[in-house]
Amino acid sequence: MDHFDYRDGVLHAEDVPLPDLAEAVGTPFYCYSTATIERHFRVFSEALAGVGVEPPLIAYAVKANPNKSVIATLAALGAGADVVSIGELRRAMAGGVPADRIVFSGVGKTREELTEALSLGIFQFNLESEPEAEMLSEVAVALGKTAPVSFRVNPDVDAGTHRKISTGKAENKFGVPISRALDAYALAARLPGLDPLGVAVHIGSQLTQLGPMEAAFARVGELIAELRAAGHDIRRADLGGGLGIPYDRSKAVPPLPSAYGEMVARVTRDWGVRLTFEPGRLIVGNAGVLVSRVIRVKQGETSSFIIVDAAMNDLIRPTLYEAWHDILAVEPREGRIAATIVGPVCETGDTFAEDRPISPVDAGDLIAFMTAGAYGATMASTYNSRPLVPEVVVSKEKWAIVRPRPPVESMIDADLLAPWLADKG
Ligand SMILES: Cc1ncc(COP(=O)(O)O)c(C=O)c1O
Ligand SMILES: N[C@@H](CCCC[NH3+])C(=O)O
Repeated sequence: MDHFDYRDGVLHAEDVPLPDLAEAVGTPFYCYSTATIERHFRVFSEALAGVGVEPPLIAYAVKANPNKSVIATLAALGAGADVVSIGELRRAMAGGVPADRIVFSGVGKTREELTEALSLGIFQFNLESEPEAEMLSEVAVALGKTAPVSFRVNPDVDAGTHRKISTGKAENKFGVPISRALDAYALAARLPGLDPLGVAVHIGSQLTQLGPMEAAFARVGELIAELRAAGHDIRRADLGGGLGIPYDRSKAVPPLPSAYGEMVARVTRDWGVRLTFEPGRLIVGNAGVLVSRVIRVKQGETSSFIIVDAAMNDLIRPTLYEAWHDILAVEPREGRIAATIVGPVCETGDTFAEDRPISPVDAGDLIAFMTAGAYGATMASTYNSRPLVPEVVVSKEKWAIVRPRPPVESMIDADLLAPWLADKG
C-alpha cells in the first residue's frame, strides 16, 4: 500500500495535491511519501521480528534511495544501513545511522574505504573475495583493530529475475563460490585482524518468488554447519535484500513480507545466529513517484507520441531493464488512448512505454511515473546536459525540497583547458 491516491480527481502525495508541488518546484521532480517509507519499514520489521537468536538488524540498502531525509526517516525507526561505497557510508551516518548498525557490501571496496570503515567501527564487512580478506587483514593490523567479517557466498541459484539484476549465479561477479567457502574461511581464520563471524548471501533484486531465496538460504544453513564443524565460531547470517514489489497494479502481487518472514523463520530455525536483512526496493519503491509535464503530443506514422519533460537520464529503469512503471495522468480526463511515452533525450531508448493505455493528455498536463522511489533519482545522470531532478519529501500536508534542482549553468564546465593552452604558449 502506498500513499499516492486520487482525491477529487487529482493525484495526491499523502495530503498534498501533486499539481501544487509541480507549481512550486517545477517539473520533473521526484516526490517521496514519508508515511509509506515508515509503513514499509514497520511491516518488514514486524514480519522478521521473531527470527534469529536476538532481534535482527534491518540494514536498509542505501543504494535504493540515498536521499539523506529518507535515511533519516528510517534511522529514526532504528534501521541500520547496507552500504557499498564510502559515499554511502558517510551519507548513512549523516542521516543518523550509527556505525555499529552499518554493513559494508560490494565487490570492489578499496583500501581507503576499508580503512575508513574499520576506523569508524562498523557492524560488519561482507567480503566478496580472498584478496579482499587479505587487504582488510593488512588494514586491521595497521590500525590495531579486529574486523568483523562475513563472506558473501555465491550459491549458484537462479533467482528468476532480470539477468542484469541477478547476482547469485556462478557466472555473476558477486561473492565467493560456495564450493570454495570452507577454504576462504580457513584463510580468514589464519589472517591476523579478522573475526570471521558470519555468512552473507544476496542472490538478486526484484525477486518475485520465494523458492530461489529458500534454496539459497538452505545452502547457507548447510555451510554454517560445515563451518562450525571446521571450528569456526559463526554467530551471524546476513540474508541480503531482494524481495520484489508490485510495479504493475494489474498483475499479481509478489510474496508479501509476511510470507517471506514465515519462510525465513522455517529455514533458519536451527541456525542459532543473529540475522541481518538488507531490504532496499521493498522499503522505498512504492514510496516515490516521478512527476513530469507533457511538453507536446505528436502524431508519428505508426504511433502517437506523448513527449514529456522527464527522460531516461532521470529514470533509467525502463530502458535498462525493460522495466514497467505504471504511468498515470495526475488529473485524468474522460476516455482512454494508447500512446508511446517518451522523453526529450536523443536516444530511441528514451522510451518509457510503448502503446500504453492512458487517459487523454495535452501539452501542459502532468503525469506520474509510479513506483519510482527505488533506483530512480539515485541512478540519474546528466546526459544531454540535463540537471539532476529535484527531490521532494511529503509528510501529511507538509512538504520540503530535500534536493534542489541545480541551475542549468551547472551544466557548463569551468574552462580548465584555457590556462593549460596558455601555458603551452
Ligand atoms: C548486497 C545487496 N544487498 C541489498 C540489496 C538491495 O536489494 P533490493 O533493493 O532488491 O532489496 C542489493 C541490491 O540488489 C545488494 O546488492
Ligand atoms: N538498480 C536495479 C536493481 C539493482 C539492485 C542493486 N544490486 C533496479 O532498478 O531494479
